Amino acid sequence: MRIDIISIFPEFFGVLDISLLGKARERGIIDLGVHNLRDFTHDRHRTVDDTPYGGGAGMVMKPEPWGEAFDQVLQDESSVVIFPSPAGERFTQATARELALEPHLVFGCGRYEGIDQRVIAHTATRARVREVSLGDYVLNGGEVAVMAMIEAIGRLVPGVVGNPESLTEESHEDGLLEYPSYTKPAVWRDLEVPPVLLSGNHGAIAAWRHEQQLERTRRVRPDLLQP
Ligand SMILES: Nc1ccccc1-c1cnco1
Repeated sequence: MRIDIISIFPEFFGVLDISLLGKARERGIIDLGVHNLRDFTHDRHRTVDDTPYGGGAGMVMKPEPWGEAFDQVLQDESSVVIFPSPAGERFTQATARELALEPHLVFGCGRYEGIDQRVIAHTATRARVREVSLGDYVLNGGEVAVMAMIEAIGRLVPGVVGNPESLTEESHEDGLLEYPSYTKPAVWRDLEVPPVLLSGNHGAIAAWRHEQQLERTRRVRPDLLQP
């Protein structure tokens, strides 16, 4: 998989050189390119935004630099371009699973006031475009959202996580929240590990864990149980 990121804060993504994703890049499983949108401007001030037509507060990102950035990054029609946006479809584990199967993802990091809408429209003529929201809250830009999405997607790319088994028993993988986990010592500050987990009875343990998933989901995220 190749991932390209276009942002006015490319230094934001230095952290992708370490941890799981860093290793995946070293092993050639994921190839990452980070591009500074200002490198696609031609004025002395490297201007990327301007006042909104129709008035209103804040600034809107100009279309020209984005058009030139995508000219460079989009090689063919196989890419998916993801624009993080508070007005986007909700990013879920299902979204992450879908995108983990794609050969080329391009993330366009806009600022809150947004990117000139013609950029989204024009990009859709030469790639699949998805505007995606992490949740109903306001960020100053798309960079933090892209970091979270790349982590959620990257760990699902075959070969990135050592033990694929560990990907199956997680929150949201089966539509339920995950069961509580415990490790040694068996008693800590007078708090005991649930005895069933020490019983060695794998059937009883599996049943207890599923019941814990249902109870936790009912309590914390009843919306996940709606048909
Ligand atoms: N608020 C934002 C501003 C700019 C780019 C993305 C977002 C966003 C994404 N998910 C929630 O918010």
